[in-house]
Amino acid sequence: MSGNQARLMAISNITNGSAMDVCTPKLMKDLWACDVFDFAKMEQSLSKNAFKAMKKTVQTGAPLEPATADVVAAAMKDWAHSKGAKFFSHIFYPMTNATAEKHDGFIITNSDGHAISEFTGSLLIKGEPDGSSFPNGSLRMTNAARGYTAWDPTSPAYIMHTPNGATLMIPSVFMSWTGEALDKKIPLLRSNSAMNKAAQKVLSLMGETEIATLNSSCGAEQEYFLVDENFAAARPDLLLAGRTLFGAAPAKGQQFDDHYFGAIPERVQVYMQDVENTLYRLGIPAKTHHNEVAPGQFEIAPYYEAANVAADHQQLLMTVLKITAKKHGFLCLLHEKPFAGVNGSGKHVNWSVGNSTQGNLLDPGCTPEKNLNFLLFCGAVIRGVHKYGPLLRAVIASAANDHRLGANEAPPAILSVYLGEQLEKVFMDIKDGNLKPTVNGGLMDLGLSQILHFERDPGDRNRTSPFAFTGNRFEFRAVGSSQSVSGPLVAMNTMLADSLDWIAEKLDAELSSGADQTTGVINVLKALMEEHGNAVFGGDGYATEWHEKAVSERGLKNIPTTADALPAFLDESVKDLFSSTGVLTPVELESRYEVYSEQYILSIEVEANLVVDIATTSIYPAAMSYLSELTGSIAGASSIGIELDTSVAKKVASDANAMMAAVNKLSAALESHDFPSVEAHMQYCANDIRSLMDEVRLYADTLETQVSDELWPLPKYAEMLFIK
Ligand SMILES: NC(=O)CC[C@H](N)C(=O)O
Repeated sequence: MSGNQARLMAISNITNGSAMDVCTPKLMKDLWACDVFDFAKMEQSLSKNAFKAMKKTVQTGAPLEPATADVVAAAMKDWAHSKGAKFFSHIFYPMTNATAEKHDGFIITNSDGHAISEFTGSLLIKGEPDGSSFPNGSLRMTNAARGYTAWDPTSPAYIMHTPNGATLMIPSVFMSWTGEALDKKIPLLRSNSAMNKAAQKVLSLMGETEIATLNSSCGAEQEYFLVDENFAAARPDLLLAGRTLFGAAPAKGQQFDDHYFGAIPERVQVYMQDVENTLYRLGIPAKTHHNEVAPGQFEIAPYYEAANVAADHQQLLMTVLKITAKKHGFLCLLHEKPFAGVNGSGKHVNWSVGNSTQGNLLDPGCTPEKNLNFLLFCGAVIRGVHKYGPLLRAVIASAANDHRLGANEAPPAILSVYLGEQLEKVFMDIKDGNLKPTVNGGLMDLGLSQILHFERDPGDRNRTSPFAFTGNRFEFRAVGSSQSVSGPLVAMNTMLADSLDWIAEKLDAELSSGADQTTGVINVLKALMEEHGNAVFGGDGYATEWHEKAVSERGLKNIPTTADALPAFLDESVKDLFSSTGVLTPVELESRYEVYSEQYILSIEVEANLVVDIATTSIYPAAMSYLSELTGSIAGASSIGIELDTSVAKKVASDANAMMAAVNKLSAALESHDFPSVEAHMQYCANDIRSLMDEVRLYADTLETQVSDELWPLPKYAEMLFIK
């Protein structure tokens, strides 16, 4: 089947299809966490002591006795068998944004050759995958392969079903034989405990006597696109790069603002409900779903959970979105910018910290100016964003996210913090040494008796900010849709730990020199705002004036590409931050830099090779077929004395030539391999390779608007975005 036939067949297949049936949903009480080995199931199957020990570990991070692990393993195995599982797997989170799993059977044979089932504490505690076959940033040589996975009891085990069986999945950490973190979970757990340690110091100085372990929480809004798989199969760029490398803008995109929150197409809603049924079984609290801004774009957002569990659940959610899409004949695109010219996809990470004794420490209450704990924690965040802005940019850096940041409703690549009117005033008043009572939002009165009045929020929302306060948490909006939330959470928890340590030191000095608590807190925050208040910005983050002012007057950094962003990992202040808090050793940090740089270079090179391939083998032949049709008609007509317009033929010929000239330049550019440093190689990809890819695309997209629709091989934007 030729390329254009595949495209036309795809349209016919889709228009003749209908939404898939999904089995009748069960009641929530039968569905919720039925595939999770949660506290309720542990309580039923463990001895009282073992259950108490497990609960303590989950809630406070206290170590677990090996004997308890044996008891838990046995109970887990029985439960997994009752769900039909014959296999188990440690699931871990290497430095790839994806998950990794190796499945082992519970089966062993006894001396009589009978199959029996075994699962001991030591099998639960430790697994052994090959450490050198995962990204490791030179921490492991090819011949030094040993790596370990180790059970994380704080994230519940669960069952994954396929039509043919079930597997017990055990969330785990992943480290090298030499003990270095090779994953995204170890630093997240460490960052939580660093934050807890520093927060305890501040809260004790604030006179709190009972302080439970503090934890960070996360609720991540996941945006995604759905494209019919018939189209996707005819787009090698979507299959291999996750985004369209070619595609002329359709006449209609998102300019009518009519897709956002619009009626959800039935086929998509059936898909969403199927996704949610699976998520509920897995104990993932999916809360919201809706159409997003771009046609073909949607969002799912879970309720917040403890950050470590939320991070594991976020990975699982991405997996479920993809697997379920296949079942429904879709390809789910998690790429940050699958289609040029319309909205990209983010994963806005809502983050807060708190505990069971002081509650949510980022909740200001009605009178934030009097809530001293809140002011200190919020101030600590402001300091963190200012001091470690480049690190926050680095942890969300990827080739894919570079296309999104600063374009179509996505936040800019300058890290500032939005507080909302009321809070910004409180912090500015503190800076000016003149703290006044605040006013709340007041009642919303539309003058319509049938519409009940309600309390308005004290501040507006600002979606142009990369880091926005949204009432009782911060929303890190710059995070990309395909990324693991762990990197951003680690950066936020660690910068908070550092700022809280700084606050504790200053506050201690204030109190020791005789200041009362309120004066002490205000003095510390005044100093903090004088040094770090420049990061606070409540205006339009998209405005060019802000981009200029942020750099020239505020001293903030505008970091447009990953090539510019990743070197922040090598910065001395970042190294100090991670080693002083115990989150990452300098060696671990450097290995991360190496891994992420390599991933950036590889993604650009893969895309560039695809550009060369698709332009040469699909687009150029289509242009030539059309040219030959045109020239044939022109010559034929001329032979009977009719002179046809030749402008289209000439334009197609010149664009096809120009495209191939750019393809040749790009191919030659890809031959360069000698670079003095990784940084130089990244800059080469960011500048030379990417601009040549853009040049090829420019001519290819113009050809799409000239060449006969019947001959065009690649499904077009309008088809992929609108036909469902
Ligand atoms: N309205 C919105 O929240 C759009 C967000 C946008 N899709 C992003 O990339 O972050």
